Amino acid sequence: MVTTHSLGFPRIGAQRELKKALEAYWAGDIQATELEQLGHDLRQRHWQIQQQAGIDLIPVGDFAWYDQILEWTTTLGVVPARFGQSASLPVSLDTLFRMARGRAPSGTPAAACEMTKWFDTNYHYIVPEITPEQQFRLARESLFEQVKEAQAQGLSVKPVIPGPLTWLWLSKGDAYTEGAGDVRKLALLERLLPVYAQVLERLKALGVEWVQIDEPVLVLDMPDAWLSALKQSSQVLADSGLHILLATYFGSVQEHAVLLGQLPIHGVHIDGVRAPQQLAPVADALRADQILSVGLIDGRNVWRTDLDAAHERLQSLHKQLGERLWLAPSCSLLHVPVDLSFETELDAELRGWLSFATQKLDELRWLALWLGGKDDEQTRQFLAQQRAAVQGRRVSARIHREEVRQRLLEAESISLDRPPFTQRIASQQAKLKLPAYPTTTIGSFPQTSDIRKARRDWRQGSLPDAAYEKAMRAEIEQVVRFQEDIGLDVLVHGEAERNDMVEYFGELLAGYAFTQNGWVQSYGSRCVKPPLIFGDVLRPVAMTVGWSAYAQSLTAKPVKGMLTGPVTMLQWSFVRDDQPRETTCRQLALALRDEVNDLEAAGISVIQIDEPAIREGLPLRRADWKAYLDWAVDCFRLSTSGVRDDTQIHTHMCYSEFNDIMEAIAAMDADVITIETSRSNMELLSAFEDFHYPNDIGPGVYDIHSPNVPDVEWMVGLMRKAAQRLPAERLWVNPDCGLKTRAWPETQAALKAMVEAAASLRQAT
Ligand SMILES: CN1c2c(nc(N)[nH]c2=O)NC[C@@H]1CNc1ccc(C(=O)N[C@@H](CCC(=O)N[C@@H](CCC(=O)N[C@@H](CCC(=O)O)C(=O)O)C(=O)O)C(=O)O)cc1
Ligand SMILES: N[C@@H](CCS)C(=O)O
Ligand SMILES: [Zn+2]
Repeated sequence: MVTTHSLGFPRIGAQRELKKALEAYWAGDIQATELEQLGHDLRQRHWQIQQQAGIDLIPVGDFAWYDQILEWTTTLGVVPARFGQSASLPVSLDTLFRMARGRAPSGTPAAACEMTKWFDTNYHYIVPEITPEQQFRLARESLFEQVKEAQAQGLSVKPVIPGPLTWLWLSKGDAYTEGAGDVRKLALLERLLPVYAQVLERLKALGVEWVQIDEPVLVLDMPDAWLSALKQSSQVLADSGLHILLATYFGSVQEHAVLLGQLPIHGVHIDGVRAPQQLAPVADALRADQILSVGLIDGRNVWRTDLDAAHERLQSLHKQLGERLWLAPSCSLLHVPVDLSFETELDAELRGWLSFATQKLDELRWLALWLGGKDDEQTRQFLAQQRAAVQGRRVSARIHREEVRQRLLEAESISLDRPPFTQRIASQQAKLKLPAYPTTTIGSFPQTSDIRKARRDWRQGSLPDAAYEKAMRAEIEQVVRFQEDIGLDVLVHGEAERNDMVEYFGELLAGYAFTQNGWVQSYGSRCVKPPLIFGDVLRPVAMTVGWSAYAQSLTAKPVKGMLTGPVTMLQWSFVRDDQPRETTCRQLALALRDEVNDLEAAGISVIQIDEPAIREGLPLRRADWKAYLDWAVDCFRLSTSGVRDDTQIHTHMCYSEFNDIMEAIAAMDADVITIETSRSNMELLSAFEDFHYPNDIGPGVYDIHSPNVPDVEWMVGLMRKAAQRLPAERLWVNPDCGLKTRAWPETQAALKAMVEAAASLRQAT
């Protein structure tokens, strides 16, 4: 027999039940008890799905009201002083929500904690804030309550906890100026580890046997001091007497194989999809009393697993390890949709190529049974079906397009260079005549329920095309008039017609498919439905020209055309795994290049190509950065290099630390970059300053994730800070990101205040 387990299951619900309940609670429409009940029901349902799939050890602790790191941060009692948390009381759900969003139904609003990307995924976690004096205490009981809940359902539970090194690595504090790996953070371990010990003791008392300690930081470039700390923390964890499974994912831990075999832990999980080369060396290095859990079912993508290939890879390991070999998905299933059975509109062929969280657990079970020697009719039937689907995809005529291949070849001779920035900005300024500190927004305006309802009715066929178009045009007109009224300089059309900045384009491009219900949590209650790139990408029709040209026809001010860049399209889609990501990205870049050129021809003189995911796509190991950045930058330039000098190219980035990729950002050579900086108090600008970034920059002056309206003086102060770091004549004034998640009242107030801030800055110069 081969033991199976899962590292985590999506918590949002197949129909986004958690999202809906959270938003209803925040809006005051339901009480906390109703929300708690929904959470309870969802957990039960998800455990049941896993149990029915035959998974041996069911994860508990992967549920989170907002984010799993925030759950753990509050469990450790780490609450920044501004939230007024008493050192002796438990941390309440509303305090957790205030940390995440700045406000909750009860408690005083305060600045939300920073949010950033979870490794190289499109999931965002809430950054723990720590100080050198940080105290830790067990401040929430939810993990233990959930273990009891699961046990009451008769399940074999395996609690899942962020490891001490990962939690510390991801945390931030003013004192830790050296970034994530700042070794001074390790001094906190002495106070942190006793709380881990306390948690494990409580779990042991509940009869738990195995605990999964997530240490994905081990796949990063880990300094030695942190590896020594791993020895220290493993000892404390093992002293609990529980079986510790150290879980790693998203990369390789091969270089730590010997160390892993020396630690007093009882097992290691490794990602066999991202880093199959590590299987043998890690297996060889483990002791005879350690298990090896291998993830060969991809937790980051939606294609059906080639079980023949997986089985072949595992056979020798199984011979070597016997029952010490466990199987699991490669990482938590948080990053894939819940259940393919809701996809009733996908054509049968395409649907047959896919596997969502629920189906992945089935794959896991059959793989384990097959490996364990089961050879009955049912197993054979499942494997035959699986084989046919995988093979069918491989040979399908829908994947390759000769015209795309040809175009890629021709694209090799396209120049990626534009004339120098100084020359371009002069011609742009002559045309646009913008004031100092020009104001703009990042693109989207509030996606009201009226807009979403209109789109739903249109999709369901109850709203005709013409009526939908009319409704969207009315929305665009309102957005344009509002921006003119308050005196913004470069306007946008507001992106009302977009369900999402990636999915919208995916729906219009050939080679893409999209789901009805393939929701994946992005942060908190916010979800995305990543489209699927299954074949060569081609742009059959213009995607945005009609909307942008209409907006421009309403005003004499410049309206920015708004596109999602090739790297972000790639990063936020489920991508084909039968060709290099780079090739798919070049196909996307060519489609976008056509759109950029068409926008220019339609009279749009400012075009923004958003690349918020360029940093997220950075490989986790430094050694792999250059190759990625080279093609990522090339793709951006391929999209943009076809325009005239006086057409101004903007780009936008958010949720990222930029220090690491300044050279690449500069090489993208956008005329203007707007970036998220306000939550970090302009800290992120230091990278641009140190690099002497030459082109225009709009550092975001207010956080769009919070409904709190920013103060004029505060924004002026932020811009003054920016002007100390960068030449004032290069600066723009804009929010951190798009406004789609905001409501109109706060949007109006915030943008008016922002325009006022710009006016005050201009007066002072
Ligand atoms: C900028 N960000 C994005 C990321 N990834 C993306 N793929 N897209 C992004 O924009 N990653 C980084 C950040 C993360 N930020 C966000 C911000 C906001 C959202 C978000 O608001 N998501 C929406 C879903 C968006 C969507 O697809 N909307 C559809 C369907 C809407 C819907 O639920 N319709 C209802 C009817 C509604 C009604 O009647 O009121 C229905 O069909 O039942 C649409 O607009 O058509 C969310 O709600 O979570 C995500 C990431
Ligand atoms: N243009 C997009 C960028 C989000 S990162 C928006 O405004 O929503
Ligand atoms: Zn953004």
